[in-house]
Amino acid sequence: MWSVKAEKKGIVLERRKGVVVRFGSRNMEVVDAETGGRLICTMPGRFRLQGIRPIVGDRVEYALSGDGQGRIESILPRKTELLRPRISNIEQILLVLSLKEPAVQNLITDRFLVLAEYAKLPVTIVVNKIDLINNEELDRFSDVYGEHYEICPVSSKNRINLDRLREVLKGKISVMAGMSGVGKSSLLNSLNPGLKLRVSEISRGLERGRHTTSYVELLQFEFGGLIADTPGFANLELPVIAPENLDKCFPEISQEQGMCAFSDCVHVDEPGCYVKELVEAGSIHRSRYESYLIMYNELKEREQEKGGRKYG
Ligand SMILES: Nc1nc2c(ncn2[C@@H]2O[C@H](COP(=O)(O)OP(=O)(O)OP(=O)(O)O)[C@@H](O)[C@H]2O)c(=O)[nH]1
Ligand SMILES: [Zn+2]
Repeated sequence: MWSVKAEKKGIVLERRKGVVVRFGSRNMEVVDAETGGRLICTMPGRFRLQGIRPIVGDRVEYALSGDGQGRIESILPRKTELLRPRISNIEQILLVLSLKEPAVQNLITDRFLVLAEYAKLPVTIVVNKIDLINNEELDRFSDVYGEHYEICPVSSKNRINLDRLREVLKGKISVMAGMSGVGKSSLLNSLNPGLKLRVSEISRGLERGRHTTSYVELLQFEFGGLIADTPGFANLELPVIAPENLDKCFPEISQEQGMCAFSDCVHVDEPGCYVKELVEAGSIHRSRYESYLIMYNELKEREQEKGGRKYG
């Protein structure tokens, strides 16, 4: 068959598709879209000339040669692009939090959610450490967030509900977000023991780009699916949102669009504000509205600092 000759010459055997999962200084590692196998790929010289720079998460077409290596031929259009970490084609955010040790802070949760909404990424809220809480505590949390976000209660320690979380992750490219200490690393390890270890063993031959400051890689779950090894939104600073557009990042407010007396109502102190009525009636949760006001004021102040220059 082809093997001896082709292996020697690196003859192209097949054109295939895959996802870039990490970079070395001169090459990159790609997971094949069909088989899930990993291989090292090089980049054609013309990419540099053409200013084409692949990033982690890119879906690529590559040519597989007889020596088991690949050569990237093209990068498929990016569906999404996250800046920190720099990663493309993320399909969802897992917002990991705990209700105890540490106790969740509503404002921080709401900031994460605004960042995810702004990035137009679906969110699953993973409530970890449910071994530490009772049903009522979980219900109280679900009452605030359950209508607009999928909630997946788990215990990484006691291995509760991990299969459901695996279903959420399966076949997708995900990134985790969440405060320090909520159990993100523990969770990755419970979902797929040895995840990080195995990955670095497999690709020891791949030289790390030593001078890259923000190094990110996608870890591959055995059950299928990729996840960034670096939490997303580590920096909770709000993006450049025009204050009057903040309501679009709160699903319970944006779904009432057009219901307020003034069409440009920002739901702060206008008369006839339907959103405020819903807050009074208890159908929009007060803590969510309070977070909205805090972030609104923050954005407003920032806008004024910029000399009233409008953006967004
Ligand atoms: N009781 C309980 N403790 C847990 C659970 N999951 C994780 N922990 C503990 O919570 C602490 C923090 O866990 P980590 O996995 O390091 O949290 P992290 O989110 O990765 O933290 P950073 O690396 O700082 O971002 C550790 O002491 C874990 O043992 C759980 O389900 N139940
Ligand atoms: Zn209003």
